[in-house]
Amino acid sequence: MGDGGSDTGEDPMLDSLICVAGSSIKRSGFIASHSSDERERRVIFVNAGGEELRRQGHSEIEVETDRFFQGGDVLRTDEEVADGGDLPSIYQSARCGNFCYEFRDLPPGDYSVDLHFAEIVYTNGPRGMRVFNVFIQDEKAVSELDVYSIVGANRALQVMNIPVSAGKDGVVSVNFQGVVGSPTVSGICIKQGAPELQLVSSGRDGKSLLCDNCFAPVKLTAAENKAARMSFTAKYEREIRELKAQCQMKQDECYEAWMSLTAANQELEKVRAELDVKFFQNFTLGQAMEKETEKMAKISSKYEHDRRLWVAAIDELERKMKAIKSEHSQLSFEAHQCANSIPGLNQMVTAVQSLVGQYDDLKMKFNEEQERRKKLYNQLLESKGNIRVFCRCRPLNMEEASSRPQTVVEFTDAKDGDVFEDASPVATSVLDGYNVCIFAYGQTGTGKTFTMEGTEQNRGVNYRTLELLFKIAEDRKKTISYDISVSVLEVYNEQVRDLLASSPPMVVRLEIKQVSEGVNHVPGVVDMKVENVDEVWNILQTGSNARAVGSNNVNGHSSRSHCMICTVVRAKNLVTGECTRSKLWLVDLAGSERLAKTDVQGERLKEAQSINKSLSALGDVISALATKSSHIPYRNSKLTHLLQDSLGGDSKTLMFVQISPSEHDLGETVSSLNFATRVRGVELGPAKKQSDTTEIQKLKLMLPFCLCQLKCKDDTIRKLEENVQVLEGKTKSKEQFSKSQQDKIIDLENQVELKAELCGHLEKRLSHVYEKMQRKEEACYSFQQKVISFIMKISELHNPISLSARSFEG
Ligand SMILES: Nc1ncnc2c1ncn2[C@@H]1O[C@H](COP(=O)(O)OP(=O)(O)OP(=O)(O)O)[C@@H](O)[C@H]1O
Repeated sequence: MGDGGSDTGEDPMLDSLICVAGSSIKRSGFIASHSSDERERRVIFVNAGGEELRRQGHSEIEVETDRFFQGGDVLRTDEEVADGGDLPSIYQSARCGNFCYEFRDLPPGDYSVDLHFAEIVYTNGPRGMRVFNVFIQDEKAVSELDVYSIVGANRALQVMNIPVSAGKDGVVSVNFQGVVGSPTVSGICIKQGAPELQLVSSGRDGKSLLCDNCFAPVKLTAAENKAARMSFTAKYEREIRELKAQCQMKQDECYEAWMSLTAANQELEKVRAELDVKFFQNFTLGQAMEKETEKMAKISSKYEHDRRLWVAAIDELERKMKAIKSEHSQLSFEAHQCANSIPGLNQMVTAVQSLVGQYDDLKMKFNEEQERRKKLYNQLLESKGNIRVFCRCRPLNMEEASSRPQTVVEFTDAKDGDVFEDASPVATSVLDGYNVCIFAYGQTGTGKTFTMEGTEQNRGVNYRTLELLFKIAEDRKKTISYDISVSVLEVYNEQVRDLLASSPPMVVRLEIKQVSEGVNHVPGVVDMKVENVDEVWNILQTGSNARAVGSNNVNGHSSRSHCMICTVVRAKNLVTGECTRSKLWLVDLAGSERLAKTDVQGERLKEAQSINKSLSALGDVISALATKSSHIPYRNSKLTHLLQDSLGGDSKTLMFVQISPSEHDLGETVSSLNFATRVRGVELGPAKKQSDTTEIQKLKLMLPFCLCQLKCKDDTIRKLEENVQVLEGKTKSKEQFSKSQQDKIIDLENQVELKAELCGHLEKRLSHVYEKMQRKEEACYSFQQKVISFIMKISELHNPISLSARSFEG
């Protein structure tokens, strides 16, 4: 919508007289049409800012009071408004400021809106420019309307036939938006039906031109029209050139802006990279600081801990020193007191010392006497022979007795006394440190097991011997301490088995190893320490139950192995400190019998052969001992090998030769007695005490170590004193170190602060750069928009269809 302009110049008139299609401008007041059509079309006419108006003679014009508005102020004047038309008084009031109109309950359909404006400037209106937009149903209908510039002060203006449609809600809204200042409205007229759109028509006579929309007369000659058109074209060409130049300029500006944006981006990248580096440095610094802090904390805590320890140690030492000093002074005081209070103290001390001497003397004599007793006892045994042989004859068994056989054995000095009575002195020699071997030999079924094991009611040599050992050990416990341990072995088919092993004896096969000259040992054998005779009985029972037994036609429960109980006695003389380690072997040999007599085969034959072989080896050893042979064949059987250190040489041996009284067994009895005779003929040398040198050896070995330890302790004490001094020095140096570390941490903290500050600066700088960039981008964008709008404008101007939609006024 343009202004009316003046009639004097061509260009201003031609430039401005362009009406928007569908609406028109009328620079005068309201002239009522007398056609009934116009009356029918009108729906509402509002006197904006004023009262209801009726005019005589124009009853069809009913101008309602101002009641459809929202917001705004009222302007009013009594001055006459020029070109007021039929209703000049509607131009004497106006609504101005920020306001809108809303018409309701209209039947749905097309309408056209007329807006009446009057510039009441001279009288009452606000001064200054007022340019505003008009929106109908929220769509811009009139753009930047400046009423004053079109009609001047105190004159009326109509904007007519603005098309609008009312929907089902029957609402038509009219809004005003001030561009400069605020709008003023004097009246609003709503008419039914869409406005008739008419294109501009030019007069055929070339004298006049009428705008069908705004009805403004345009009077131009053909030449003027042509000149106007040419001028108009020239003007637009000029404008296009200017626009092109502007476009070029904007492009240059855009390019420059783009270049500067790129530079800014590069700078930004640099700053970012720098910031990253700073961040990384900061992070590394932070980590280093954390580490240093951790280290420092550790050092501090260690230092604190050490310091506390040393303070406590020094306190403790001081306390002890004080206590020792006070004890020392107390003792000195007491000593002086004692010395003063007892005049005969020295005599008493001398007497006590002499008593102690006497006691030591007596103790020595007692030991000597004990030794002498042992020697005499031993000599007594030796006088009886270190190999002693006892013959025992069993009674006739029931079978023999029933068949009435003759008893072929007569005993001249026979006595039914206890067998153990004579055997016991030999057995108990083991407690004095002598190796002893007691074995039962004889034909099968002659009572070897009966002699050695016995029964629960009639205990055998094994149990009784050990019972006696514990009794004697108990009697001697004030002077000698004993450790007694028992192992039970059997030699079966020339294999050594452990009868106390938890696994079956068949599984574990033992070997005999030589420990030293003539002393053997069975590695891996169970060696059970026993404290009392009950434990002994349990062990003996366990061994007996595990023993290999079989049946032959002589003995229904014949022992098919040699059962060997080895009792090791470790003694320590508590007075002299002398230690001994001695062995007592209690052996129940397997029965000797002639193979033809026993009539055995297969496994039993093999057993019998093994038994005979080992008994024969025992015989050979006995013979070699009897003839004082230089070589004693102990190793010919497992039995003799095991008994090596307790059979012959410096040991004591006792043999029970078991015989049968039966005539049937005469041959065997003679054979057994011959063997016994051979054994009886063996002369053994004097028995030798078995010293246990293990402890001495150990002590000897330990002596240099102890001396060394003593020396070390002296050195340690000296070193500790030195250490105290060194530690004090260290403590000082640690304090200094800790101080330097603290300084370092403060330095680091300062550095971190500086870095943080630097980071802050950099961030600020970065945000500035961002802002700058944004501004440049916005400028660039607005340049682009402008360029685009220019180009659009140019292209619209060149478009003939678009041109045909324009109208000229003037
Ligand atoms: N002095 C004795 N008084 C009573 N009975 C005895 C005596 N000696 C042995 N007997 C009995 O003789 C039988 C055989 O004895 P034992 O089993 O001890 O003989 P052994 O020599 O060990 O036989 P083997 O060599 O076959 O093992 C047993 O029943 C046992 O009770």
